[in-house]
Amino acid sequence: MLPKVNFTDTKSYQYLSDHLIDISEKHLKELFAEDPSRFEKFSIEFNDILLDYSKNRITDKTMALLIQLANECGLEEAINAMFNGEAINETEGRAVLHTALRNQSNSPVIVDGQDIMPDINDVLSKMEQFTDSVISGSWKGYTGKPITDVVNVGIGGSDLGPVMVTEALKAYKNHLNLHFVSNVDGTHIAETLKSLNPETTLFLIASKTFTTQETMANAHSARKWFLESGASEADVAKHFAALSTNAKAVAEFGIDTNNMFGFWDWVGGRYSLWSAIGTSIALGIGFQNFKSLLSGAHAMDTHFRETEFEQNIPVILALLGIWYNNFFEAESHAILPYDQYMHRFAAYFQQGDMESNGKYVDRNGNAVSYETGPIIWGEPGTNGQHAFYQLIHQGTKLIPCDFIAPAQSHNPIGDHHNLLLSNFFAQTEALMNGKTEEEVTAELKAAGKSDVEIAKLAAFKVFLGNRPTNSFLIKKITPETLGAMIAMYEHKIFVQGIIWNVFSFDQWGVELGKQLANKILPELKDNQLIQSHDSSTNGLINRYKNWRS
Ligand SMILES: O=P(O)(O)OC[C@H]1O[C@H](O)[C@@H](O)[C@@H](O)[C@@H]1O
Repeated sequence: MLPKVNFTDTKSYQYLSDHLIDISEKHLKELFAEDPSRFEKFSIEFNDILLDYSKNRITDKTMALLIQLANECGLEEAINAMFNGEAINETEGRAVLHTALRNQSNSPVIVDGQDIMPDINDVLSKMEQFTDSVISGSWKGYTGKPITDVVNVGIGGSDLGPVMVTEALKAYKNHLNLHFVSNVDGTHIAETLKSLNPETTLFLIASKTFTTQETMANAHSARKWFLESGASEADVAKHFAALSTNAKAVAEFGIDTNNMFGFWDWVGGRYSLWSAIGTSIALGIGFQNFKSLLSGAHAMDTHFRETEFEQNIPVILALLGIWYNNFFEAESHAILPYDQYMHRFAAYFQQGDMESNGKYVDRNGNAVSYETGPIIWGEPGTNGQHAFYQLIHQGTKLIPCDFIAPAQSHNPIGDHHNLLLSNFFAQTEALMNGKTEEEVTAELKAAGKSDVEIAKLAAFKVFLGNRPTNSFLIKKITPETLGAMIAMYEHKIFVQGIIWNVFSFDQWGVELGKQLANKILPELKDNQLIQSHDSSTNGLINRYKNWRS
């Protein structure tokens, strides 16, 4: 069982509220001037990842109070409860053990009195055999040709993780072409199938429940396309595999359960890339690289589990997020990778974070009186700089940002990487320091502007600065470092959920829309006038019926 503390009732919350007044009066520039050791003090190096969190609106006192907050909320107890397999997903009565999937130490993890490691290892070795045979070409399609294209059909957690990782690790990719179909919009599958040859295409139907409407619709369309190409039912086994917890539904769909890679209800969808859902990753970059991804995540798990909070990266990130979310009233958090390969990283953690902590009911079943999960968003630098950074620099909203960049590029072309990294360093410096009116005036003067022009322009060119950022400098984006970064954000989300006293591992909020869509679907079958909803919904449905044919 998790602790159920209302964090606004703690002593540290009160102290932090008082302390906020002192910090609000200080500019980050002043904090740096007052303490020359800020970088040494507020940075942590872990396995080729350097986190610099010194450009945050914090002092030693802030960090001490935030850590006190974590202690008062029972964080240590909660971490142990998760790793020990307690049913901390209380509303679904399940343990939360994605950490066991990457438990490279192989030490026993007990659920309901049973060690789950042997089952995990069995699936991993089945995945290894399968992916090796597809990659080597010994797995043949129904006309005897090796597989050239793999289509992962899945949505949400059964799509976003594999997409993000295979993009982030594209430098490690083999000859197999990977495709991802998620949207129920027929365009997605239609456009994907256009370039494919059924004789050399393998479909992975990825769905934890194997009931998700979008995935089932796409899977049926894929099978129809396959059979219409001249293949027979018996050939399906060579071209369709399932990644799921639901063997019965897999068999009903017509996929040979020998071609099923299983996982368990204690793996949440948005935490499932480490499970059989990662089969497309293992196919695209090879099983050994997939294992390295697991190892990197496992190293971060060990760090999270064993390191004192003062040096614990996920804990520190979570507490900083709470500082801005609940004390500075920041509404969102930007993730900004300076790495083109990581272009889906923010989108991935939109689900990871917003589906986990987008909750207004606390673990006691009461509506909260404080803010919970932030809006997560972001795009890679430097593209974002030319799109939305204006608002981060000069808008009215406080947006804490995570900047992420590799020191070594996989594509060291000319001067590109220095150009990229100069922007990475410059942005956090600019966000912190800003530019004063005096600096602006001096600059305009030097550019030969008249006093009248300067008076007219100066205000628009002032940057207040004092905008907080974290910087992650990663030696290189490898399967290990990427695995560690993903696990790091997962644990950050966990810590925040503990402090906000919400259940981070259920997702009831996605149900209502699904239910209503199922109710509306039969109403779309014919052209009868619909009057069963409100006037807006009726009006829209009726106009659709009128226009569609
Ligand atoms: O893998 P499945 O079962 O198809 O679910 C896909 C997605 O469905 C819902 O949107 C949520 O439950 C997500 O967490 C999940 O990832």
